[in-house]
Amino acid sequence: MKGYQFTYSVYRRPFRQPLTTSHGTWAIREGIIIQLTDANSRAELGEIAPIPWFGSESIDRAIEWCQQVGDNITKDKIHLIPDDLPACQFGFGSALTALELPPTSTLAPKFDLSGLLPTGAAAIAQLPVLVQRGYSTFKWKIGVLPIAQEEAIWRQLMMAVPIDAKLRLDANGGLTQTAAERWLEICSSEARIEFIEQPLAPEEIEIAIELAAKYHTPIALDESVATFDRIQAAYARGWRGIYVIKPGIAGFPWRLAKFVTQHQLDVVFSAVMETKVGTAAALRLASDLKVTRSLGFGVEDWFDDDM
Ligand SMILES: O=C(O)CCC(=O)c1ccccc1C(=O)O
Ligand SMILES: [Mg+2]
Repeated sequence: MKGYQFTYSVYRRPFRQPLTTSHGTWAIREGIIIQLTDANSRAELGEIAPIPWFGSESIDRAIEWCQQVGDNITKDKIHLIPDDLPACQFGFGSALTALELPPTSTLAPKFDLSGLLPTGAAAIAQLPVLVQRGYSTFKWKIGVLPIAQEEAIWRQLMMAVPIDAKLRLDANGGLTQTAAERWLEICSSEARIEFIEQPLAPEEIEIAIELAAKYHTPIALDESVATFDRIQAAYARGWRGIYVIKPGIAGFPWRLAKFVTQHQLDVVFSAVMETKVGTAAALRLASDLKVTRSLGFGVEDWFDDDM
């Protein structure tokens, strides 16, 4: 069986402003757009957009994988992409899924998006801009500046968050347990805080479970559940709170969909800062899974271009 014709192209896309998290600063998104073409000349795209500091493969390993594929790939070979290449599993998997479905209708379903605010005090000026554009859920990074400074900015931000809107606080694993408890405490009187995301280090799931039981403010795990094996492990360890899922690095879309449905996980979908190609595949999955929480794909003004 000849399978599908395969081509790929590597892209480099600078952020308008680098994305700062407690992991550090990220200036350029590098990824791969792949194309699979079937025997009827139908072509579908897929995107490989790794985040190695989240537990996916590196861009170099993804490029190596694409190089060794050659000009053709079978469905079987796609299903055999190893678990240590989760962004490749998603890219090839979503292109394959698209080829197996009837050609997509052009009417795009309407999604409720969460707008990603710039890190630090710059969020204060950007929040009203996003409110103006119709956003009613926002995400702001914490665990980057000293806590007293962040708390002061947070209080200013809360003055600009509309009463019926929501704010997500994403620590990217950068808080000590003391700081995490401080944030959970100060947020507990604030109904507009949707959740605190990944307060502690990725492996500290048992502590996250304890904190979730102790505080009113919900906790979401992100780095702890970044790849499919970690989602399974967190579930097995007893995590029943919110799962932030970045489909772009969560492996084969069909396997993810099955697990989320089977265990009725409470999920938030989240961007890996991919282009329109990966975004479209992630949103298709969100729509199939009937995800109700705002999708963390409100990131369009993080780039100058319109990819
Ligand atoms: O989830 C969102 O709302 C936006 C995406 C986002 O925050 C993000 C983007 C790239 C890498 C890490 C993260 C993160 O959630 O930690
Ligand atoms: Mg996060």
